[in-house]
Amino acid sequence: MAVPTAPAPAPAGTARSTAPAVEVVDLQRRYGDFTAVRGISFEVHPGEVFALLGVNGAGKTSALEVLEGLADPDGGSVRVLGADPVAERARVRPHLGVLLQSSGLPGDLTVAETVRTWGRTLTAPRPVDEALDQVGLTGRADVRVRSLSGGERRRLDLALALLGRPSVVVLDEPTTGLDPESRRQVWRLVQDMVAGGAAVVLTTHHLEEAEELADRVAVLKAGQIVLSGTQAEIAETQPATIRFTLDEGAPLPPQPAGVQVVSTAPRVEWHTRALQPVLADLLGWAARHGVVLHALHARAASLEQAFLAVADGTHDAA
Ligand SMILES: Nc1ncnc2c1ncn2[C@@H]1O[C@H](COP(=O)(O)OP(=O)(O)OP(=O)(O)O)[C@@H](O)[C@H]1O
Repeated sequence: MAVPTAPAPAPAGTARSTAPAVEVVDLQRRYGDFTAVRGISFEVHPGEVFALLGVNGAGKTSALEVLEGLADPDGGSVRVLGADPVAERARVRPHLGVLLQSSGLPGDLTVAETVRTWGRTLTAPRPVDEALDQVGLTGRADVRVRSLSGGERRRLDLALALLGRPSVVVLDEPTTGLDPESRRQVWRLVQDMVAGGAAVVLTTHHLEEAEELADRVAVLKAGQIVLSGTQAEIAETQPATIRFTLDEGAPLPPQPAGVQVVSTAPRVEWHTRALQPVLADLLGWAARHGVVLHALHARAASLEQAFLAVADGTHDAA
């Protein structure tokens, strides 16, 4: 099971051997009497993507706002590059790239003017051409922001977030509203940033996005981290699936111990926490009895399965 509230020890020779770029300890966030974030802790290291997942209202944005320096914590602490993002904003801000869930850019400016204006607030901005090329907006440089499509506007938001070549990047649902090609373009951008040593904190409702990008994942529920770890660790919290279809009249394989039978012949589905030995026994049995297992499918649990189990409250019992 992977439900750590403290980070796992650093494997030698990986990004973990460096100081954390983001350090969140027992963070709490309250709105009046309501506690939206209830004591969460995590670290993100340079060269790493950390995905904070959770259903609507789980507390992701409330937590990120503290990292972004937009709100003080009501308990616990947050350090970005070793500094307090609110009290030491001037120190943190030049190195921080932030993509908010929604932005309010003036509609009258063109895309290029918007980037140029934003760049004036930064010490070492990328050239406008490079920034637009990075997000595929070169051909839209002279278009007014109000005329952009939703996806184009999102890509402009991203260009602004990355304009100062930040070493810590906070992305709140970066690809919402993007088409599949633009989404992949953003993924490549994130991967390039991380290869260059940036630390990325990401929220997303697209689990395939987290699967593609995240080195480590935490799943928030009602303001608490209920599951965290690498994708492999998270997948291991759920049983693997074996599926196959039998010919009519074929013998049914013996049911191995610990297997949960989800459906029986002709289309058999088993869930198991011992995928390899159960599969090996099944294949051995089929060979000995000359039985063909049609459409044989065997796979470890996905991040989505684990996420859904958390969402419906069954992950502890699984
Ligand atoms: N300004 C606020 N005042 C009162 N309650 C708030 C405020 N902002 C957020 N909340 C509440 O705090 C909880 C967490 O909200 P938050 O926006 O952090 O969740 P989220 O995980 O980011 O959700 P989503 O996936 O929908 O963006 C929700 O119940 C929300 O209604």
